[in-house]
Amino acid sequence: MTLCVYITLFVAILFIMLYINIWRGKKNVPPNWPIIGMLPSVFHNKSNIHDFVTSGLKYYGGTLHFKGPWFTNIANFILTSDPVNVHHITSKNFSNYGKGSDFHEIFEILGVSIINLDGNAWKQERALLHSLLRSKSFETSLQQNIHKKLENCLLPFLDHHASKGAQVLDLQNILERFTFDITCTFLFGFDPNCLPHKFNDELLETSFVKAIYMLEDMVLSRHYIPKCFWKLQKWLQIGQEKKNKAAQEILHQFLSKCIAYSKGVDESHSCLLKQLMKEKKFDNEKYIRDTAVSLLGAGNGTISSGLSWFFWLVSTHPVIETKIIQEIKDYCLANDDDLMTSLSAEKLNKLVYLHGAICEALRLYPPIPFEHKCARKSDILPSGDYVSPNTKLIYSLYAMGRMEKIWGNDCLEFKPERWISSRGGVVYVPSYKFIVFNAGPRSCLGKDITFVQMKMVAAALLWKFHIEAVEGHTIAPRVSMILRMEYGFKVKVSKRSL
Ligand code: HEM
Repeated sequence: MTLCVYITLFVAILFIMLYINIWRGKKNVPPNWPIIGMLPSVFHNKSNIHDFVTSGLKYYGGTLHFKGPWFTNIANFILTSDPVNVHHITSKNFSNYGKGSDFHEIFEILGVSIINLDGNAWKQERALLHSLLRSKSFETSLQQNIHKKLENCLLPFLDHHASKGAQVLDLQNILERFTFDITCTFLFGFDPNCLPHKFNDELLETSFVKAIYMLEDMVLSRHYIPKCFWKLQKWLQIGQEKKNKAAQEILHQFLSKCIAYSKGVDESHSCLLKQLMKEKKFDNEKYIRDTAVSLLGAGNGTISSGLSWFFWLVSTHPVIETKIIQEIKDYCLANDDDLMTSLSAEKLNKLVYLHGAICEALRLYPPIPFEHKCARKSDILPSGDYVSPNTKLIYSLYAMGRMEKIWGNDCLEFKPERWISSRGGVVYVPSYKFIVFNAGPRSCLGKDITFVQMKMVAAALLWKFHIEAVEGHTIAPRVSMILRMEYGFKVKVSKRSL
């Protein structure tokens, strides 16, 4: 009799849980199952994970306690999009939130480079990279390289295709090649010519670029696959982890060649890695290679992703496109007709509307869609949530760009005007709200050079060409560490008549 009661009770509880979970599932709230926690809904919504997380965070008022499979490293973590929490984690209680040991394992490809460091080692590395990346000479030589690559490769390449009529191009792929060449040039003093000077209609496949995508996918999947599982795969060299090893080898082979080249670069063309070796007064192969991976990751995929979303948004908002062109005409072409000679830093600073449009693209499609931290000691977040020692915290940059509480009811609209003050200047938004470049002491060191690069490419391309998104082509974010477009960005390019 008692056994019968227990069984009935157990079945009743199961049904109630099933009912609650189905009801929560309908509301886009992750159901929490016994033993496996919320993991099934992550797999079920994998293809639109960022939107799924955004609706879950909205439902819970900005902070959500994620329950993963019991007894794994992802059994419990906190997800947040609340800017007050983010301000606390990134700045006010910065010393309590490091990267943590899981981060180092997940991002093992970054080795001993800045993104993987904590404490004093990070502080020293940051000071050194800060002095190099923010120096005037670096900025000037970067601008010269972008200028050269635009004039010699990107513009002629698009011109060639535009003159052939309605050819379909993958603009995302072209921009990735462009930013990859630029980043290699400033890192190694070497242009791998992924977007070549002399081109046929077909662009050559580049195995090292493919390897980078694979490694980015790996980093994301290690966030939601329990560590014991992917470690076993790695040890047995099977499945995804086997492919990752092959990708890592391809990337390292490419980098070894680049590093060898950069060592031979003469003083007058000094590149960032050579300067770094000089400052460090050592030639540690692993440190140099890991730093190269970090800076290549930081400076390449992020900018091409930002530019791809920017061009897609502009191509689908013709009024905004017209306003950008008008602004270029008003502020960059006062005395001569050649835009390229006018793209100086001072002139670019005057393009406030373009700046707003770029900020909007980055807000809606942040190239790095989430950040991962780990608490050292217990703490209470401003939202009132308790954080126990070693708890992982993830703040979603993607969700933060789409919160009504931060951006207002029109938060999903692409609206450059949002960034322009009544006096015509750029509106200041604190970095813990406009979180794209992270906030606090660990904010991005490449923010300024990103805006310079994005503005130069955006102005040069929009001035010369009309970019039309191919009708019917699906645009969707790729589930990876960098928010690229899953199916590329298919466009038709025609010469603009002004
Ligand atoms: C659209 C372009 C970019 C975006 C959205 C972006 C975003 C970010 C974010 C979110 C972080 C924090 C990462 C973390 O702590 O885990 C970061 C850090 C960093 N970024 Fe960027 N970044 C961009 C471009 C660049 C460029 C062009 C460079 C220079 C080559 C660069 C260099 C760095 C470095 C060195 C750090 C590490 C800072 C530290 O840990 O103290 N970034 N970036």
